[in-house]
Amino acid sequence: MKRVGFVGWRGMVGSVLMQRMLEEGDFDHIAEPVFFTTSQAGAAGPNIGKDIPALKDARNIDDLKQMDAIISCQGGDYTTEVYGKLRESGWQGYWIDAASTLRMQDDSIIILDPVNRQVIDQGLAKGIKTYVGGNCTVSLMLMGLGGLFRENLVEWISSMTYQAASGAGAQNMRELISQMGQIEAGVQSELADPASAILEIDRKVAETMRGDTFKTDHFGVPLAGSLIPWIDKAVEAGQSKEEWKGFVETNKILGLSDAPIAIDGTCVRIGAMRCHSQAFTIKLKKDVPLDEIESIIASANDWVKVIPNEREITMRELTPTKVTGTLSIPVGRLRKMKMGPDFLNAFSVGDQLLWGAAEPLRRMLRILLQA
Ligand SMILES: NC(=O)C1=CN([C@@H]2O[C@H](COP(=O)(O)OP(=O)(O)OC[C@H]3O[C@@H](n4cnc5c(N)ncnc54)[C@H](OP(=O)(O)O)[C@@H]3O)[C@@H](O)[C@H]2O)C=CC1
Ligand SMILES: N[C@@H](CC(=O)OP(=O)(O)O)C(=O)O
Repeated sequence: MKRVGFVGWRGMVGSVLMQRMLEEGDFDHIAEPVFFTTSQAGAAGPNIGKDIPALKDARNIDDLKQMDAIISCQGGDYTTEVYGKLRESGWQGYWIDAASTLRMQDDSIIILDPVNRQVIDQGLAKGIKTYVGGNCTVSLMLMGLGGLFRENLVEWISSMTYQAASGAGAQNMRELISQMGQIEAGVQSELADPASAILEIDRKVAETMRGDTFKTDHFGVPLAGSLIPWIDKAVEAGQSKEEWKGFVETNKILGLSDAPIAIDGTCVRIGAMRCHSQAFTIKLKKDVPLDEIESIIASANDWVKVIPNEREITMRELTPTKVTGTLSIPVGRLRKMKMGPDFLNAFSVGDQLLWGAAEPLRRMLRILLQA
């Protein structure tokens, strides 16, 4: 592997990827990194500590064809526009993608190597050339609960999500902060007066949020001070597409599509910045003691961390505030439920731009570079 092309490197996911690649010294292993753009061809590329050519046109198939591998964080529209043409041109290189477009194709592998390295290795051995990062919620669930799947303990899972604004894009993150600011600005004088009536503050906040000038261009409705219990478009049987991905992608990642594990729940957007949280009801195949369950979960990978089911540590450690910008995957609230000893409650948090998007791509590239 000599030439690696980067598309979408200056977007939100791409920037996180670049940051992680620099931290891990990945560019030391790439002889010729080449940066592409859909809008700034000819401009200077990013500073990666070595000389690189000027930005190339990300729609130029002849230039893309020169790459041994291409890693794209540009988005699904770009993949739809370019991938087919590139393959039809006879290109045999590796395509690594953050977008969902190619995930469910038969000739692609969904990558999450701490969980499915075996599936990835089998794919490489079979000559598969397309490797796609999973949906953020799915990848974060599997990073947290991978041990239970590894031990074949899961009969089914209901997952209720609390998904951050970043999953909807950079503009949505900005809008969330603007909404928070508008809410505070509307009651500044009342907040400064300790004697003001809380119900009057509450009334004014609701008035601001329902008002015509409340900024909702990107979410369509208020998120700050509220939530949105629907993510992505509708699919069949009343599910949202985000909920549908939980079932199909998890089973594809685990190589279980022929005998799938049922996974379903409600996906909800909340006012966190870039960490998705999830509350799980897990039906185990058998009654396993809680201390064994904790060891199984904690042993699955280097990033998952069991948080004792106690109030103080849970409030400190099991939150988006604690986890944001890190690779840590805390799993807590572990307890048997009233429904019976084979019903497990769990809660997890993870950064959806790291393990949820950029990190599996970075690690796949590293696997290829080391092959
Ligand atoms: N956001 C998320 O949580 C997740 C996203 N993904 C996938 O990754 C794709 C990209 O998402 P995301 O990174 O959020 O997209 P962004 O909108 O942040 O970036 C996408 C592209 O927009 C162009 N762009 C235009 N203006 C700017 C600007 N001011 N700053 C930076 N880039 C700019 C860049 O392309 P150019 O240089 O060519 O102009 C950039 O590569 C998604 O479509 C999705 O498929 C996957 C998992 C999670
Ligand atoms: N849909 C996710 C983010 C995302 O980009 O997912 P996907 O990679 O499956 O399209 C969210 O809104 O939180």
